[in-house]
Amino acid sequence: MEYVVAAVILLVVLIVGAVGLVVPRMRRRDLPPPPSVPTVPPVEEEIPPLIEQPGAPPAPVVVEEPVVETPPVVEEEPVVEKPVVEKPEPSAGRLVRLRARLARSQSVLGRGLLSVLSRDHLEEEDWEEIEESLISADVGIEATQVIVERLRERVRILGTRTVAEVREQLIEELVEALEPGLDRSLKTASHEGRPAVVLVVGVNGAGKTTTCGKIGRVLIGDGGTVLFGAADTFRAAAADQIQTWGERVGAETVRGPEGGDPASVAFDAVKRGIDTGVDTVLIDTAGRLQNKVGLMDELGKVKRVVEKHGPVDETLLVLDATTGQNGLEQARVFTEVVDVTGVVLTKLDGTAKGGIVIAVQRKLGIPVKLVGLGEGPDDLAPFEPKAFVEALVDGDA
Ligand SMILES: Nc1nc2c(ncn2[C@@H]2O[C@H](COP(=O)(O)OP(=O)(O)OP(=O)(O)O)[C@@H](O)[C@H]2O)c(=O)[nH]1
Repeated sequence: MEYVVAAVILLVVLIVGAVGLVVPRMRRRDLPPPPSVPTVPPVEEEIPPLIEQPGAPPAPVVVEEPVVETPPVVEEEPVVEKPVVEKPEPSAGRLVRLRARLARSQSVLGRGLLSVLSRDHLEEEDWEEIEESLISADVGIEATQVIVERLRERVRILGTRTVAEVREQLIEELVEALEPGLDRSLKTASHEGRPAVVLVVGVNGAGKTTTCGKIGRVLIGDGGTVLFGAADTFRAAAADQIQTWGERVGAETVRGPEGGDPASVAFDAVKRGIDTGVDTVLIDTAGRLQNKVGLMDELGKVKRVVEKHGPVDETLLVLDATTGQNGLEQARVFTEVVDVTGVVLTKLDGTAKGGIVIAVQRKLGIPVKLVGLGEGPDDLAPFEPKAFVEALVDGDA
């Protein structure tokens, strides 16, 4: 019996041992193959030949990776705002461009006169009507009589007239009354090492300071350089005003303390103009003067002091066209005090009395050199008699 038990145990041990050997082998056969480790083929570097051989296989295309450049860090500069300097338009042809501004005078002097003159028969009352039109347009009695007399003579001699002929005759007579031969050029060119000096005078409110600024723009627009002298020290705002005009066109302004000596400002302005080499020094003076003696004292002193640097080249009298014949009386005082070389007639856009140009020249014996036709910075035009009269007679045609 003991032998039987021993034999059974031995048999069991043998069976377990045999099973232990066979099962792992079978399991190994069921498993998926282990992942293969990729093998990197050796890289054969192809170096393209520098010079391609004819018939040789094409060199492999080498695609270059784009080089991404990182932008350099730029440090931002603080933005300093520079004032915008304007370049005014040249003055040539301005009167023609601004002709529509004469609309109020056009209806009286242009359309009014032409309609009477082109009637079939001109009777005495027609001529009276023509006279009235001219006088109400501020041409002045004397000039009106001359113009009417000459027109009557022409009509008498020529007899029949067409509207075109009448228009032509009217234009010729009005131009003649404006003395087209007068020298209207502005003396603003510099001399050897010294700028031209222009004094701007006139009663306050005539548009003196504004005109001074506008003249500066005319000169700069025509290619010159300018310096302003703010010698109207009575009104602080006048100096600010002229300085603003200057800043807009990049021109310097010399100014003094409020209520200071105008002559000293004028002197300093010319000196500064000599030092900086500008072409023209424009001096705005005060008009707020109570009587002729005061005016004479002040303007006389300004002129004397400025002339220590050299003679004044141009003295422009600014007149408000809307003040008509009254303005003319005030203007006369200035002509007695200083040697006025030219008239600037302002605000012609605001009056129906464009004929004042004729009266001013006749009464003062001084040429109108510039006319103001609006409040805009470039609404100042060199005066041309023919273009002016044509604008009046033909309107905005
Ligand atoms: N419509 C019109 N207005 C003008 C013209 N010229 C000047 N003015 C206006 O007239 C006003 C007076 O001008 P200013 O230049 O201040 O006069 P001013 O003579 O210098 O006066 P004071 O400095 O007080 O002596 C302003 O409002 C101008 O804009 C012009 O041709 N036409």
